[in-house]
Parts: sequence; structure tokens; C-alpha cells
Amino acid sequence: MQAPAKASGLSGVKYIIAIASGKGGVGKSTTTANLALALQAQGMKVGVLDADIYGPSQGMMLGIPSGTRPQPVGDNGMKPVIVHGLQVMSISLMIDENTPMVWRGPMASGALQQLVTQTQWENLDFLLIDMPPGTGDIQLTLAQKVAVDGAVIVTTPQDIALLDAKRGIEMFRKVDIPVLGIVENMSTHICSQCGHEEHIFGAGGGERIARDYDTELLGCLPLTLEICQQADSGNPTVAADPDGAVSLIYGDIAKQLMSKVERQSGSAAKVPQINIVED
Ligand SMILES: Nc1ncnc2c1ncn2[C@@H]1O[C@H](COP(=O)(O)OP(=O)(O)OP(=O)(O)O)[C@@H](O)[C@H]1O
Repeated sequence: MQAPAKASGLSGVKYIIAIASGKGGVGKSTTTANLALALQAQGMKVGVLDADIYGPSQGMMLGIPSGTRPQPVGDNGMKPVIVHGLQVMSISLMIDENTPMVWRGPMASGALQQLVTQTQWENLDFLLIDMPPGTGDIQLTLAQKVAVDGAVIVTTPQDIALLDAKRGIEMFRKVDIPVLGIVENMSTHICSQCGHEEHIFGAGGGERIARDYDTELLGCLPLTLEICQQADSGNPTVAADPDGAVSLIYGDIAKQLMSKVERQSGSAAKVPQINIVED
């Protein structure tokens, strides 16, 4: 597939998509890693920026060996680390993993902005930003300063997560960043023994908020042992089992994102017309 044509405000990057959640622990990082791999499987060049300063987990999820540091370039640039074919930058590559991070708002915003602007992304179609959970100043500043093209909101079906997801949608609306859609994670539980599927956290929540906020439900991922084990061992499902049912769901979401950003940037309208004229 061809990447939609357009340039973001960031050098070397066409599209920037923020993967966000109002609430922590709903699977935002797992979704980011798998969607990055799914976009790559569609032929896109993809980067991941782990901006989750309170719990950076892309290093672990993508299997970056502990102690890896980005290679410096010039006075204040750095190259992203390449893993699974993705260009990856994370705050965890800059600090000692065992040091607890106590960031005050302006400090965190500054560090994140530096991370985005000083990383020398190379020829990316998509940069996915794994946002810090929540809807405070840090998230708002980041979303505005890095010219985000669209946001994907990850939620679980519980009421409390849905309430926070609504806050997330409203935050992006406030700063005129289009919400590309909702991913409902841990939508159903699939028993690893018998395969029985159950809506243990409630049903239809993602669909409801998508409707209420005039956006779309991009897809629903089940709660499975494989997603958890594969993500937590550095080999996310789309890499570990590319033809499996779960990878197909991520693949479908990736395709929707590609066509949404294309439609949004209007590049479809710029396709040259061929007129056939009879002599
Ligand atoms: N669909 C799923 N099925 C099973 N386990 C999952 C699923 N999605 C995520 N997990 C697991 O849940 C845990 C939390 O996921 P993750 O770190 O992606 O959440 P998060 O929203 O990014 O959290 P945080 O807010 O702390 O950054 C991880 O151990 C992950 O492997």
C-alpha cells in the first residue's frame, strides 16, 4: 500500500498519531506497539515515541535490551533505536531504569518536547506517540507542540475507563486534534482452556462513546493471555503471530487509520485525473 502524501511539522515524519487513554493500565502501550507493527505490515515506515514518562514500557514491549542508549548525532541530535524494523525513542533509553521519575509539569513537557524534536526520525510515514495516561497539561502541551494529526483513544469497557476516555476525547477536541476513533481493549475475555468468550467488563461501551462523540469504534481486542505474554516479553502479537485472529484485528485498525489520515489530508482528491478523449 502507498503511504498517504502529506508532511507533518516534524522533519522526516509524514503523520503523527497520538495513542491516548484517559485512564492508566487500559492497554495503551500494548495497542501502540501492535498498531505500529500492523502499519509496518501494510508497507509503512513507522516510528514509536514512548512519551509515557510515568511508566515507559515500549522498551520492554518491543524487546529493547536493557541499557541500550540512542546514538548521538551532532551537538544535540540522536538516532532512534531500531527494533522489529521500527524506529523507537523512549524516555526509558535516557535514564536509569531503576530511578523513579518525579517530573513536575513544565519539566516533563520540556523533556518530552526535546525527545520529539531532537530525535532524527528517518523517512517515516507514521510516528505513533504512546501518550502519558490522563488529560492534564503535559498531554495537552505535547499534543499541541508536536502537531499531532489525529488521536486514537484506547479504553476498556468498564464505566470508569469510559468516563476517562470521554475526557480524553474532549481534551483533543479542545485543541482541534481530530479523534480518529476508539479502540476497545479487553473487550471480551477468551478462556485459554475452552475458548469461551465473555464480556466480563460489560458490553457495547466503546460503541456508545464513539456514537456519542461522533467518532468511530475502530476495533475491539479481546483479553487474552497471549496478548499479555507476547507484549510483556518483547514480541508483541502482530510480530509473534502475524496471521492470527488478533493480528488481523490490529491490521484492520491500521488500514482504517491509513485511509482516515489520507481522507483528512485531502490527498485522495489530489490524484491526477486521466481524461480519455476520442479523436
Ligand atoms: N488485550 C489484552 N489482553 C491481555 N492483556 C493485555 C491486553 N492489553 C494489555 N494487556 C496487558 O495489560 C498490562 C497493561 O497494558 P499496557 O501497559 O499496554 O497499558 P497502558 O494503558 O499503557 O498502561 P500505563 O497507563 O501504565 O502506561 C500489560 O501487562 C499488558 O500486557
